[in-house]
Amino acid sequence: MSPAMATMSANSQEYIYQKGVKYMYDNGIQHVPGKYIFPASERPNLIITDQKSADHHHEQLNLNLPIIDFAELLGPNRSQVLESLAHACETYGFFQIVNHGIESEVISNMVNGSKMFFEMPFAEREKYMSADTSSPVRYGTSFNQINDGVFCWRDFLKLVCHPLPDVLPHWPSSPPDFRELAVTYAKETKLLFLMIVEAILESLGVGVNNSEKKTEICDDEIDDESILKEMEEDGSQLMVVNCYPPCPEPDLTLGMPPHSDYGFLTLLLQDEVKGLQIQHQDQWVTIQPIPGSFVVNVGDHLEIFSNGRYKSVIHRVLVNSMNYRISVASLHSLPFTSIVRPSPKLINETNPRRYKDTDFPTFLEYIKTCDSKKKNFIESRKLIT
Ligand SMILES: O=C(O)CCC(=O)C(=O)O
Ligand SMILES: [Fe+2]
Repeated sequence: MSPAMATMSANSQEYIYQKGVKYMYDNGIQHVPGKYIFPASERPNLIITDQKSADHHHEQLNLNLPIIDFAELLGPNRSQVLESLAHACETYGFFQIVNHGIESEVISNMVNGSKMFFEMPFAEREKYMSADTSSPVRYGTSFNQINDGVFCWRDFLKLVCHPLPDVLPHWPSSPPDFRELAVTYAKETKLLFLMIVEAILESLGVGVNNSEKKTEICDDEIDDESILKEMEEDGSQLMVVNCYPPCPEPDLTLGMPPHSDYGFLTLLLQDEVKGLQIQHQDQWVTIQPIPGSFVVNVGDHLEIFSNGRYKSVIHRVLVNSMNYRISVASLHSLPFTSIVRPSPKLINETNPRRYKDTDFPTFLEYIKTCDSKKKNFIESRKLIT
């Protein structure tokens, strides 16, 4: 343990955790501070296989998520791939996408650039700390270090990506090439997102290629054909770089507590270190990383838009004592000013409207008043449970 850590008083402990988990790890912390200890019922179920080395292994139920081959989606087998896509969104709320066309260099640059950002001295990272949740750049620890009762073992860098010309000057200027590589990554994931949405709309039977299924819609109802255009021109995009350093007692805490993602879809890049778990058939299952792929998940907005057909599934992150883990989540949705509601084409006598309208201000109000990010937001929009 470093002398700095050894001489910490109870008060300075409080201060040190505000600097985040990377800082504590760099200073050789040996025990998880009380602030990070989750109530017993919420802790992960880890088996300690070797007490001496305290090598903790996740009690693993590994899940091979449905794999969507993007090249296939664009080829003659599109209709079969669309069926697999629909099945994945209905059953798991998640899938992995391979052959997506984003060059491996763009991906490795983003992962390495993110690692370098978190490797910078705390004083450099601290410049981006902000209590303002709408700031174009925000560095911090846990979710909301002002409100969170229990902290999670995660530091983050949030980058608002829209409108790019306005937000870009606020993004970190070091490491020197960070802005450039993050912009490239943001633009490429946005294009991929739009192509996935097009396929998702088609799989729901409401896309531009489903015009024969068109029904008459009222003026105030969402126009499914324009949703893609709205997302293309003015859609919201937020990138969250998550950093999970090794944790001395991973069985006491979580990298991220159970939550669903706000937004339409999240494209998640995880490195080769396991940690992401999703709730499937009432169990926590670990997603096996596939190098170079994206994990894509249905967010609350798509669950609402699909009138409950596609599921915004709860997920969480486990940490471990050995490996440093980095993930980059790119969260996309409708423009910030849009109202999200079920597609009128997915409402009928046998399948009535299941969700209330929602918008960003309602969500922001909701997160301000709750301690941690839980599934409850989507629950609060339900008309039928
Ligand atoms: O780090 C991960 O694997 C998941 C991150 C996540 O769920 C999020 O950023 O919303
Ligand atoms: Fe998430």
